Amino acid sequence: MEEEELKAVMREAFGDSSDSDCELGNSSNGIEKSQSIFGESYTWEPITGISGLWICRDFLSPDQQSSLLSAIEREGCFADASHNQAMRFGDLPSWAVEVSYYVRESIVLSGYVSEFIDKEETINKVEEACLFPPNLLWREPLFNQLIVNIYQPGEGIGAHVDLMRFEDGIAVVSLESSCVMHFSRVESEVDCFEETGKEPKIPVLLVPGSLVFMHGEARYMWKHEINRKPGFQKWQGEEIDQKRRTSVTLRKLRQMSPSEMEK
Ligand SMILES: O=C(O)CCC(=O)C(=O)O
Ligand SMILES: [Fe+2]
Repeated sequence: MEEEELKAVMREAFGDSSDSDCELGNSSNGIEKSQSIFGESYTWEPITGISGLWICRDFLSPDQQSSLLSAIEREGCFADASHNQAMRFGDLPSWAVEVSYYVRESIVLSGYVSEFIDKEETINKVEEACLFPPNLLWREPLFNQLIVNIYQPGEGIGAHVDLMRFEDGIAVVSLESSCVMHFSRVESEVDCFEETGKEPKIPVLLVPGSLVFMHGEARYMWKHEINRKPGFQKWQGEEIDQKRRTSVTLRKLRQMSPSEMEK
């Protein structure tokens, strides 16, 4: 698809870039809207060995990261240091709506969406890497649940698969400190009888401003964890210098039937 056509698709989906009243997009907050919608380029990379796991390391510029942190601080949920997690369901704050726009925009502009691929050689290339399913990307709303986690140095999150009450397609924005997130396959019964032992965990470096997107196998068949205890945060042989880390996780709640809700 040509760039002009893409822009038209984006305009149809998001409206004109000047229509939005999202706080993060105000120039007083350091982000020019004209720059944010069509001026950016994003680099999405698939993580080798984990189908459906993608990272965009240049998702937010340093200025955008500061604006996002300020918007989170303005929410006031973390004034008390004992609060390190804030959740929101349903209508997301305007800054989170804007982040959702960026997520969609960055994926659409990457060209890694099956609808937008017309050349055979590109199809082969992205099929190997597992492309973004368009049904996830164009659902409305893209996300309606938000968690902000604040981790002090040494704090992390244990290995888990996100709850089934959330749909497929989960995005995590990293801010402040870099960290290594490890992925390990969900153990199946077959694994218990395997003699080869456990597969090594796959490390992924999350730099500030990066965005991780997981769907399919990465979301359902792999656990993710962040262990920030001494010795576990090594990247290329060097221990990462830990600071406070903030992450923003965006998900969509699954519609549940009345019988499921009773469980
Ligand atoms: O903090 C992160 O980067 C990940 C958070 C997470 O996995 C979750 O909230 O389910
Ligand atoms: Fe998670």
